Amino acid sequence: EVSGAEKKRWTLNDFDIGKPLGRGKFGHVYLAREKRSNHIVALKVLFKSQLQQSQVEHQLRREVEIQSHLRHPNILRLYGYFYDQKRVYLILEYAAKGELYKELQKCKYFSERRAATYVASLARALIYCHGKHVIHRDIKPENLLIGAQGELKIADFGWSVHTFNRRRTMCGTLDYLPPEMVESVEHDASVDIWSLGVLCYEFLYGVPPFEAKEHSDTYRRIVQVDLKFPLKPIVSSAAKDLISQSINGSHQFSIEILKYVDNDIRLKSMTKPMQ
Ligand SMILES: COCCOc1ccc2cc1OCC(=O)N(C)CCCNCc1c[nH]c3ncnc(c13)N2
Repeated sequence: EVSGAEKKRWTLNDFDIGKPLGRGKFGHVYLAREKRSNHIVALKVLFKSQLQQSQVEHQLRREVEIQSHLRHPNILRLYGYFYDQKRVYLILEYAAKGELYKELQKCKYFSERRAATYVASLARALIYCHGKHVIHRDIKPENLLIGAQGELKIADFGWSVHTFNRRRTMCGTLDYLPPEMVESVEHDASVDIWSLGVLCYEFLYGVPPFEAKEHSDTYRRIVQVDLKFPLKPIVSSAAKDLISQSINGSHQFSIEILKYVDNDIRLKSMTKPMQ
């Protein structure tokens, strides 16, 4: 267990480096094993030159500060970090089943049960974060990973902030941002609630709700909250209500989700024995 080791100064020699797990904007992620404990971790390597070029060092420092203090089963653990001449290394929990968006691409869209399970996990993680005055602001499939038991893990808190020092910075893709973000006015934890509704829609339909060819069209659809439900695949009215409530800014959203999930699972269990 590497958790008690925050005080310890890690170096690259403490790890055996394994296969690459993928490439992000600022660096690669590798499978790695801490030699003394044999603990398997993910090691994210970021190049200082690229961080300086994009002036994101302060953002990374905030990310490390925030994520290292969060302890939740649906939030990827950040055990510690170290750096050398050229690179910064993040020591992270390993999510054995990889990136959720690859899973979504593979099966086009998720069943209601699977979508409900993921969205409920996200809601619990967000309730936990908001309880600590942390908003993520960048909840999208690329930032979601799947653990060995199929559980969802939020990674990449690059855009998270403590709500008392809100920033008017713009994030990555517009698809998941609510009106107040695309208009870059002050915002609060409800941005994550909006993104949760957008994600729930994408889990069930395989595309985000305001997708459009041009950025300007996506922008307009978000600001006008131009929410339409396709006829296919068939989605329950409970799920559509949940999505509309989240996107129309109901703060009851997380409680709605947990009710929806519980009665969805109860319904299913009444119709057929649990497999
Ligand atoms: C500033 O950075 C903050 C931390 O961001 C990340 C932490 C951990 C990550 C990915 C992170 O950011 C996104 C990113 O780099 N990619 C999209 C490329 C690699 C995809 N990972 C694939 C992967 C598979 N099993 C994993 N177990 C743990 N972490 C993983 C992965 N990736």
